[in-house]
Amino acid sequence: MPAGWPVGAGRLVLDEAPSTMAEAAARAPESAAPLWIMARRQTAGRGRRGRAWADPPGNLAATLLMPAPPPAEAALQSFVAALALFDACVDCTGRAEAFSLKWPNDVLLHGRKLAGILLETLRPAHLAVGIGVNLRHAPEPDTLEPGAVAPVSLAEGLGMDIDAEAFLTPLARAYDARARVLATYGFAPIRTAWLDRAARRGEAVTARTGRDSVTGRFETVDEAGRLILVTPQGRQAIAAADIFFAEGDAHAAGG
Ligand SMILES: O=C(O)CCCC[C@@H]1SC[C@@H]2NC(=O)N[C@@H]21
Repeated sequence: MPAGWPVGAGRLVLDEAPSTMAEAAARAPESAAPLWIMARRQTAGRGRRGRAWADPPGNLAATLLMPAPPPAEAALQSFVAALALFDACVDCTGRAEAFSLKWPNDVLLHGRKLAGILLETLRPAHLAVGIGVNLRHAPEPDTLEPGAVAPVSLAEGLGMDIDAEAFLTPLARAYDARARVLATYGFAPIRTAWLDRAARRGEAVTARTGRDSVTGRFETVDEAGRLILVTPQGRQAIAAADIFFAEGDAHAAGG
């Protein structure tokens, strides 16, 4: 059973930071309890796999710094974060049907990328869960990797203007609730909830890991959080990769 989850994380809101991930790393030695660090503006935001993350004013940039769970549970926080983000989006917009999840932890709005999550282990004993949400602005498509899911902002996709600090409140609440489920019942209910919100289940997707790529039918996510693809060579379990959809597709939320 995973370790317990403390009630209520602290909150720190900065006007500007290079990156809330760097801010979390600097504050980790003196942080014994979970702490949300939000920056109204990041000047050097970073995404997964060393990519830059553009963060113009009005978007959410926040990192949850927490004492590190055991290694096997750290990766599962990625699903907790994705579900919490989904919950916060629904809480703020009332539009559950508009959102879906893309493995491992992107949130899609009408099939386009609204939000991303970056997990970093901070040695010796912390985990940083960074969350970026395109509330007001989406990056220009030509700044993205070829084949990446097209970006969208909440303002563009739903015509809603949600303040970043106002978004952080339901996000922190939802994270607490989902983390408590993981701590109490393990990964099974988190996995089920994640799969219920998954985009493109049953469809062909391509998983790229560095220079390798595997295309197969997205069957499920296993009990360790790995993506299961059915390929002509058989089932393959993928622990870490970027996922690409068939070109030109932008599906709404799917089951
Ligand atoms: O590549 C991704 O999809 C993950 C993006 C994560 C961006 C967030 S914004 C808050 C935190 N600070 C960073 O520098 N990155 C994460």
